[in-house]
Amino acid sequence: MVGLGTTYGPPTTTTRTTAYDVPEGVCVRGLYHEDFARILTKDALRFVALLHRDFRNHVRYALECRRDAQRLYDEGMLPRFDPVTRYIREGDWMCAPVPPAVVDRKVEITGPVERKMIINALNSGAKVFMADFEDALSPSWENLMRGQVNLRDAVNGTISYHDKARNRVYKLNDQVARLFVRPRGWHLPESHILIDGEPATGCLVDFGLYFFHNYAAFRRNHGGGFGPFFYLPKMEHSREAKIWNEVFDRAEKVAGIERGSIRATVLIETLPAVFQMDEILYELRDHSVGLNCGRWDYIFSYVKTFRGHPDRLLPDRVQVGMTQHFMKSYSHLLIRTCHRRGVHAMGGMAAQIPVRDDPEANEAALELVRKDKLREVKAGYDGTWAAHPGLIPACMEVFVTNMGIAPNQIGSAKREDAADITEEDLLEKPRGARTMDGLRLNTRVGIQYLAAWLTGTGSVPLYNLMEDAATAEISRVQIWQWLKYGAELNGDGVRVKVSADLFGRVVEEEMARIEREVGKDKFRKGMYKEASRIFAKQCTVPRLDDFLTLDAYNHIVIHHPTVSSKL
Ligand SMILES: CC(=O)SCCNC(=O)CCNC(=O)[C@H](O)C(C)(C)COP(=O)(O)OP(=O)(O)OC[C@H]1O[C@@H](n2cnc3c(N)ncnc32)[C@H](O)[C@@H]1OP(=O)(O)O
Ligand SMILES: O=CC(=O)O
Ligand SMILES: [Mg+2]
Repeated sequence: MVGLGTTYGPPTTTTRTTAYDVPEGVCVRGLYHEDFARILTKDALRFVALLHRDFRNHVRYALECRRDAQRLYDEGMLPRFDPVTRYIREGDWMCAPVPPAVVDRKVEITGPVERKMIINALNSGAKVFMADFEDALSPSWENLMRGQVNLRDAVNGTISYHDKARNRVYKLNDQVARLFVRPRGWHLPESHILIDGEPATGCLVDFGLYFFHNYAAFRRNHGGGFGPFFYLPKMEHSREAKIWNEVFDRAEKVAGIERGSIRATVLIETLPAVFQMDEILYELRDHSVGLNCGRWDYIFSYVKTFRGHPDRLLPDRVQVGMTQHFMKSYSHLLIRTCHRRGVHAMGGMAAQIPVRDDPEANEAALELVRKDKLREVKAGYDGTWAAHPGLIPACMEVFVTNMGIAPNQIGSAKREDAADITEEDLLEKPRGARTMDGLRLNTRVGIQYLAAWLTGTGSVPLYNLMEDAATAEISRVQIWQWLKYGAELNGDGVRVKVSADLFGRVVEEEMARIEREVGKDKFRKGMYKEASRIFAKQCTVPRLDDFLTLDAYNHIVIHHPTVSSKL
């Protein structure tokens, strides 16, 4: 058996270019720390470089295809099912059987790869914990590397945390949730690691380092011989799933483990991907454990895909829920697609979180979460997401009450009725009103989220809701869309067109409100002014930026001086 700790491929000559011991052609420009050096070993970096070199052209091509497709949508074309792959949609194939370790996924908690949160999440009573390098994490070098250290310790069962302020030590319980890891999307570079002079592909760094250090212990201690397990975000087409499948094949081969050991759940969270669900499962059929309904990015993607369609303006963000026809259709078709192929259909995240010090508001939030989960379990989902440990008992109760002792509904909720869902259903225009309050809330939330992200926090509580990169994206693109097309705000009795002048005034007033709310001291020390500049620019550019985090990433890259490598 070839172990990952051994050298593979052609022999290389070492060039010591940084304090990290790197293989040929690799340069690490992130801060040196001895803990990080135990992750960024020469063999681990060689594995990441192998993946990057093998797949960089595939990734480039896939991203170019995204741009080509967007050009067509900008010209008026609508996303649709691909006639060429009809044979896949109509074929009788199945995904590989679900590994026993993850047949029951009734409630999954998610959270950034922060040390204390990892322990809390694993101990939370949820069936699964999705450790997030994506929507919930600001991808600073330190967050990413500490995240890798934390996950290695979690998989080894040695993770602990001492909260000095409370003098409390956190350790793992005997029973813990199954660990899934969500790497970044294909579009994000990792600028602190250069491979042959170019930034490494962010998700291959996340995947590669985690897989390299953990595959053996994970399979032994957690996966019952399978694993590691992943969540894959923000894909737009099955060709992107094909790349992941090949990455998994490559990793399994290098590690000398059976094909199909690695398993992944794909988030269907872009509008183009809803027309590719069968195709995505088909590409990953030997590595799949289902699809997840990533509702927040999906709403963001609806706006982005239709950025050239003034007839498809969104109402206020709070009105775009799962009961809108296009959301309901997507959600039901996802269940049918997964169950037809023998895998889990996973529900999404309700935005409510527990409200401290206000029992009435807390009960109201819990009730909204229960309602959302009830809708999901009755629709046929096999499990759902929770953003906070305090929500798990309520979510679990709804799923257990409605599913009984069955671990999932794969065989019992076929949803054949959803076979009739059409392209028109999936694209139906959202209904609702646009209001000045909606514009103000988007502005306030977008700026505060970005201020947190720039200072290293990727998920925050704002106005008693969870905000992360996906929800903040909705705020950004909605303002952009309303400004671009001079949308009329008329839902609160005031008829006013959104213009640059109006938005400028709103930004000023909402900044003053943020300062009042957070206090002068926090406001001065935080990055609210930078965030407001970046956010306002992104909302007013003539051509919509693809991702909020792509532009903002440049503000958190910190290169450390090194002797440049001989490439
Ligand atoms: C659209 C999507 O992609 S959704 C998936 C990505 N988003 C996420 O994963 C969000 C995850 N959730 C969170 O980050 C947090 O719950 C927030 C930011 C929403 C709220 O955070 P806070 O207000 O700080 O939480 P709060 O103060 O109530 O936390 C109480 C305790 O619960 C813990 N906790 C809160 N959320 C989580 C979580 N998701 N996982 C593990 N522990 C958690 C805290 O660590 C804290 O522990 P302690 O009492 O031992 O100190
Ligand atoms: O990642 C989940 C989403 O809703 O976006
Ligand atoms: Mg998402």
